[in-house]
Amino acid sequence: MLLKKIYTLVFIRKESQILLGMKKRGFGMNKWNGFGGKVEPNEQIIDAAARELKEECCLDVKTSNLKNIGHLEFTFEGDSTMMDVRVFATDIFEGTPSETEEMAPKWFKHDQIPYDDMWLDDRLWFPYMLKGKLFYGRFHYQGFDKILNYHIEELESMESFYAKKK
Ligand SMILES: CNc1ncnc2c1ncn2[C@@H]1O[C@H](COP(=O)(O)OP(=O)(O)OP(=O)(O)O)[C@@H](O)[C@H]1O
Repeated sequence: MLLKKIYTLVFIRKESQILLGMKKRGFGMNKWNGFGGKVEPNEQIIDAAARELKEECCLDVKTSNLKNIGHLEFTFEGDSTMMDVRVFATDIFEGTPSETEEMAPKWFKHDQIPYDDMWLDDRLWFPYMLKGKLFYGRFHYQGFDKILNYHIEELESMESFYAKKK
């Protein structure tokens, strides 16, 4: 039986740029990624998304401006936990990205995404996000540097995806 743990992942967009953060500690250390983390007990997923964004790069977003654009599932060989990641994006935010103890933020142009210093799965699903498509992806890893198998698909709507999932 897989134990599911819910995570958030938030991308801030500005014109043709996207904000990524260099993770300074913990899971995914030394990789660029969006901002996010675990959803706390009794916390709404969307509230966790806004909280983690604020904690990790000091930006404020209204939850009503966060759009759910994708769903990712990660499993790791020999580990019975599935990471269930809700991906959000917005171009409406307040503040200036600032470095925190967890993340160092930086804007990237769409054709300069630093895939070599990111999770291997990112280069497979970022193109959907950058084109403004909704997506579902699942990835089974061996260790952290090898994907044994994966599946990605474009979605029509997140609502119908979650309705079918139930
Ligand atoms: C395996 N391939 C992956 N590809 C892309 N993104 C991935 C990922 N695996 C995890 N992620 C994201 O990485 C963050 C980890 O969060 P993580 O630091 O563990 O959470 P949180 O801040 O709550 O932790 P602590 O407070 O340090 O315990 C979180 O956004 C999650 O969605």
